[in-house]
Amino acid sequence: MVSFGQQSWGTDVGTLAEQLVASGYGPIITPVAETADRVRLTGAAMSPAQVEPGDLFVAVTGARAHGADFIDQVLQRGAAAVLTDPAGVAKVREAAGYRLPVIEVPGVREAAGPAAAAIYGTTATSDPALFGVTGTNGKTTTTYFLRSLLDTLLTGAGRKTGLIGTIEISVGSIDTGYERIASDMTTPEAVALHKLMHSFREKGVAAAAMEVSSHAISYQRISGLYYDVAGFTNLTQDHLDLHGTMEDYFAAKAELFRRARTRTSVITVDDAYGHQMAAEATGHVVTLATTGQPAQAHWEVTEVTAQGLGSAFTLVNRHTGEQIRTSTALPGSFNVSNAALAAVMVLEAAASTERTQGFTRADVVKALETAEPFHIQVPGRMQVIAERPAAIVDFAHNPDAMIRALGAVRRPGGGKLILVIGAAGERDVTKRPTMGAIAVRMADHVIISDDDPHGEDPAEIRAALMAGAQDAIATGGLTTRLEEISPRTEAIAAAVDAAGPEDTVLLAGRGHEGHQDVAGTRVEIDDRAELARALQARGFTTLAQPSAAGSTA
Ligand SMILES: CC(=O)N[C@H]1[C@@H](OP(=O)(O)OP(=O)(O)OC[C@H]2O[C@@H](n3ccc(=O)[nH]c3=O)[C@H](O)[C@@H]2O)O[C@H](CO)[C@@H](O)[C@@H]1O[C@H](C)C(=O)N[C@@H](C)C(=O)N[C@H](CCC(=O)O)C(=O)O
Ligand SMILES: Nc1ncnc2c1ncn2[C@@H]1O[C@H](COP(=O)(O)OP(=O)(O)OP(=O)(O)O)[C@@H](O)[C@H]1O
Repeated sequence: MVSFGQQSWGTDVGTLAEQLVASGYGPIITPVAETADRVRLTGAAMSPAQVEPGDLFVAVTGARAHGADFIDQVLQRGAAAVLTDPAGVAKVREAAGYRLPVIEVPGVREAAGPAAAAIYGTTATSDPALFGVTGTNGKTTTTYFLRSLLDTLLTGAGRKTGLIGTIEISVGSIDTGYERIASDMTTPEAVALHKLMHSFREKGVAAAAMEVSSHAISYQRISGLYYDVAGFTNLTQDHLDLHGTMEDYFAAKAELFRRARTRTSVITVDDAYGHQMAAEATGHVVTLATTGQPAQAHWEVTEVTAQGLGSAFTLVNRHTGEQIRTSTALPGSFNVSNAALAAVMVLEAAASTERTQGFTRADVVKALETAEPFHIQVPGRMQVIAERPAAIVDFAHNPDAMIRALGAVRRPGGGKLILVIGAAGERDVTKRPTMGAIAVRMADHVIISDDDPHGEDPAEIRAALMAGAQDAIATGGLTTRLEEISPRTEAIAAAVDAAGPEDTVLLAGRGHEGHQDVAGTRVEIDDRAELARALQARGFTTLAQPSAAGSTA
């Protein structure tokens, strides 16, 4: 991470170019008149459609286009200067001559974050304090838990919290409520993130929880940001379409846990990748074990007991002997892991001597023990729609999450477990047969249907899941009932038709999403609403749902 020191909002082209040279992002060329150096930059944008007057337009090249292809639009919108690579410089000069200053760098994505940080005034100590979470599963849930705990601690002080992730970007407090915008990425582009940090500062946000996807790390979206605390949940198969191998996927995640990027790393060491991550992380590293097995970790979860649909548990600090009893209302042992990670991240932040967080460690312990910060709904994550039958919507869309989610909803001595599952198109294809096999091994009745097919033929995606399922039935001698039903609304109706009051219906994979992308066409469907409708149509009682964000896709 490069820190340019504390500074106010905005800079000029010359100062920015010098800062980029000093930080090793050169060579930098601004081949226009000397006055170009004094051109004022008051913002930045990577998306041409989001350029505002006075902005630095950051033109990256990608699989679909080069940002500089859109220079006419960018000029019309009032861009003051461009940061781009040699190919971009040629395009800008061809279309716009020397009408605006151009800063040339070899790697635009690398320089984009630090450039935006300089313009918007993001430094290692500027507000908000940042809590980043990465891992294959649990990012969204853990960031909601973090936000809830931070809110409990900060609201009395009149400060706000921020949240950035798959479901929403939001700002607010328990007292004032939340201002929300739908999110179209788990982790936005670097330039958008620095703009967001600036807007958070202006709104009085003291701390923010954000999801950090492996795509974001690979595409340099977090460059120029500095995390007070970063947390690691787990690493299991997903996203091999981008990363190729698990080793590359691991290496991408590991970039977050470097001294230059993160002050304190809290690593869940429940699996081998967690141990490897803790061994490779630099800076202050804190480990957390949540399986209940002795693990030589700094913090360990013990005494997990059922509490309603969720769990109570004790966090033990193996060095000091300190014990903190807290709980989560969300079902599944994995939500104990998510809650424990959020708790330890905030406990460690409060212990930091480098930034005063506005709360003490004693405040955090009190909040954990008395304020129930993890008794919140997370949209589409183990969201209970009805109790008889148990009807649950979850976002599990990879092998490990499916195993965890199916394990969590299986009630000992309960009725049958009916599952609706699909897989997204144009994403990791290798996980499809595995997901089909897990489905028939763990549920009693499996309905294979559609997720977001994107540009792929949905029938082919279903066929890959069916092949894995049929193979597992044949080789395992299983008696699982297997059906293929499309569209998804019919699959949901069939699942509810097959359910009695003692049974469980789990809709997996789509969680909070509000529409399917079918070859570019938007098909409105929200699993939670669809499931409630199907249950009510058959005379079952559904639970009142909290009004929350989370109908996006
Ligand atoms: C694989 C990936 O992450 N690709 C991202 C990357 O694409 P890219 O480098 O190929 O760039 P590009 O799309 O050719 O665009 C280049 C430039 O032209 C501009 N452009 C491009 C096309 C156009 O029609 N109009 C336009 O203005 C773009 O704004 C950009 O400035 O940069 C683009 C511009 O920001 C992103 O839109 C694009 O995200 C794609 C759409 C995407 O779907 N990303 C997903 C996979 C992703 O990042 N997901 C993770 C979460 C994953 C998970 O955990 O499930 C996330 O953090 O959201
Ligand atoms: N700690 C965990 N370990 C394993 N599975 C989990 C964990 N937490 C949640 N899950 C499962 O993974 C699903 C996705 O959870 P969540 O949205 O919190 O994770 P995420 O990392 O944000 O996922 P994505 O990157 O796909 O948006 C949940 O619906 C649940 O089935």
